[in-house]
Amino acid sequence: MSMLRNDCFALPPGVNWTPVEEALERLRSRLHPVVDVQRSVPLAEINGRILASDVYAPRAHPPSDNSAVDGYAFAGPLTEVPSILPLVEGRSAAGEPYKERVPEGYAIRILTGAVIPDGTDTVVLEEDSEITDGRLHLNGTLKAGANARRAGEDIKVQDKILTAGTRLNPTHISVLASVGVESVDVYNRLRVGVLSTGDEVKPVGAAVTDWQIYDANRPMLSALITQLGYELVDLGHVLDRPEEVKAALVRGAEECDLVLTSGGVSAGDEDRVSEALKEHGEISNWRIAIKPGRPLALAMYQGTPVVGLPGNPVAAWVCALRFGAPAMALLAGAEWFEPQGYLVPANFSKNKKRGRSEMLRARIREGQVEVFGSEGSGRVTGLAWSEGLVELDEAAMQIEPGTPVRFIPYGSFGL
Ligand SMILES: Nc1nc2c(c(=O)[nH]1)N[C@H]1C(S)=C(S)[C@@H](COP(=O)(O)OP(=O)(O)OC[C@H]3O[C@@H](n4cnc5c(N)ncnc54)[C@H](O)[C@@H]3O)O[C@H]1N2
Ligand code: MOO
Repeated sequence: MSMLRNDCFALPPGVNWTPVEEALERLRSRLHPVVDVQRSVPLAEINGRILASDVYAPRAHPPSDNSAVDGYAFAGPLTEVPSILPLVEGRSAAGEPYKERVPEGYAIRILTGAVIPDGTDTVVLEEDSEITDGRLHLNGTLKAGANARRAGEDIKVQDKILTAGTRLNPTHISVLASVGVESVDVYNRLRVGVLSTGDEVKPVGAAVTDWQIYDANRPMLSALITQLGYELVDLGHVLDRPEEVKAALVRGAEECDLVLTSGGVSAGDEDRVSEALKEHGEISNWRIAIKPGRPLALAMYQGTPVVGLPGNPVAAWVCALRFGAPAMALLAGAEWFEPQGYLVPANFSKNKKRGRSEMLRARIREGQVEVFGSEGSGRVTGLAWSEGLVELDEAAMQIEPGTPVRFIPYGSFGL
């Protein structure tokens, strides 16, 4: 495990308006894995974890030539039609191979998954053949090797089957199990702290008056962290008081690999998060050319990176996905990722100005992208309605129904 530099988020002098691509590139070049490796973790415990070492196959897959179908095996090719082959006694079944050699010109009963017996290499489907008087009648030609799966055709011994940095899912676990790998090295889970700030904010369940709002961000971000496979450290909610914000950040720096805060990062009088970060850490207030989510604070606080997300829930969500998710992946030992998007025709019109990227809450219906009716950054209903985001780049754009736009499903962010 190695430390991040204290000034790793500093902007070059004079820079105050950062394009999205540049902000992402800066995160990418300045972050690296900060978690330790856990050796030999059994398959039952690795789903969602990040692989720390490349894995090589100790065995081939499949381990021997075997049949892909139920039918009859013989030495191919079969060029003469019709043809008749006598059958040997016995059969080759999965788990019960035929041990002897099949004589030239003979066929043998074989079942799916069974080892192809010596003396044969080709299998005819049961449905394409007929048995009369104990002999196999064939009416079609077959290439040598038809319906047979070759030993090692999928994986050869010592092939690299998985690369360090892969976030393991059930499909990877199937590959490991297929070649008999019992355990692998994974990174410890990244510990991510989530902190809400704001005098108007109250945790769900608390008594509220008209001027107070429930804390929507902390439960949302907490769920995001666990769904991404990280360990959640709930840092609670604090008022806009310097000593409260400081105490929470100190705890965050002690217990977490990264802290996500929400609120208190714009330019207002009560923006205590920026203030606390400035006083006791190295902060860089990034004004990113993105809507929503313009104010984003990135700081190193007593050696721990802090991402100060904007308070508006939509902006907090968009920034947590667009900047937070790849940054967390990198810190956690995974590869940096650029969320994959798809060009899909729009079913809406929009006149977008030049100079800022926009991320709209979106979903696909009947092959077209629709966007939520309001772009308001406090409209949480639009978050729940959406299934992904449309990303419009900084260039100006006139979007009409049918214009291809880039739709990024939430799955592309690792959800
Ligand atoms: N003069 C400027 N004012 C603002 C700017 C700016 O650049 N200059 N940026 C605007 C943008 S864009 C956003 S986004 C917000 C971000 O401000 P903060 O991060 O300081 O957030 P707050 O002011 O604390 O809160 C904004 C908004 O979100 C609500 N909020 C906060 N926390 C939560 C929570 N946990 N759950 C639900 N809602 C929350 C809060 O009540 C406010 O309504 O600044 C703009 N202003
Ligand atoms: O980040 Mo603000 O939510 O762009 O409006």
